Amino acid sequence: MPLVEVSVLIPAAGQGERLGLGPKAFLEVGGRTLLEWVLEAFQEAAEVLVALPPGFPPPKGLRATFLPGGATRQESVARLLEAASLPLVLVHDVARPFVSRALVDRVLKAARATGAAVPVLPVPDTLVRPEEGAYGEVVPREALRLVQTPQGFFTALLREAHAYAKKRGLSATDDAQLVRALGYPVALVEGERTAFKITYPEDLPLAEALARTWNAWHRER
Ligand SMILES: Nc1ccn([C@@H]2O[C@H](COP(=O)(O)OP(=O)(O)OP(=O)(O)O)[C@@H](O)[C@H]2O)c(=O)n1
Ligand SMILES: C[C@](O)(CO)[C@H](O)COP(=O)(O)O
Repeated sequence: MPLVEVSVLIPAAGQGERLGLGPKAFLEVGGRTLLEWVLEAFQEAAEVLVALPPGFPPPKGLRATFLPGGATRQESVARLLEAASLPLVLVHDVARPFVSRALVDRVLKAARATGAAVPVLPVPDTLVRPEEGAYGEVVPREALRLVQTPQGFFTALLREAHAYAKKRGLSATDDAQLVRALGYPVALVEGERTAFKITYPEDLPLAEALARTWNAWHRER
């Protein structure tokens, strides 16, 4: 599906504290920064806007518009949204470098049809609520999903959701929460395990291994 009329918003202003290697936008995996991986995935988009950690100069030679991010992901996305000029937005974490075209197409198709769509995955492990540090109540995992990016929205709807959240002092870890808080339904599409978020040091060897085979594997699908 062509990425026409779509502004791709990349919140990339995080400090990467859990990883401990500086801002993840500039972290190299498979010889390329995470920002380069993500920009390649969205290279056909008409407009790409990236929020960088304040004080970091825009990297040279990359096709995107760079803006200073905010103190939280939500603030960084709000700044990008202000600058978006097209009727649909895809919001994608720079920390998720392996985003396939099939995943982007699924999200975009559902977002075009409904106004708001996000990719989710079933939970593969048993889930438990610890009780004083010991094994506690098991939470039924069948009813739960892991939420990924890219998340797709009508631009006007996501702007309204961010304005609503700001007015009420709501904070959220993703954009779909804000749209739902506004009272608008968010469609779910199938996510991809490979679109995992690089968060902890032990995610790096997995990312390096995937980087080695990504292009070939991706083409075969
Ligand atoms: N002020 C912030 C914080 C986060 N992000 C972005 O939001 C995404 C998801 O955040 P996360 O994986 O938590 O990245 P960090 O905030 O960098 O990680 P940490 O929480 O460990 O510091 C990342 O692409 C990150 O760059 C952002 O644009 N602005
Ligand atoms: C947006 C997100 O990746 C969806 O799973 C996630 O909420 C980001 O959370 P983080 O704590 O900012 O990494």
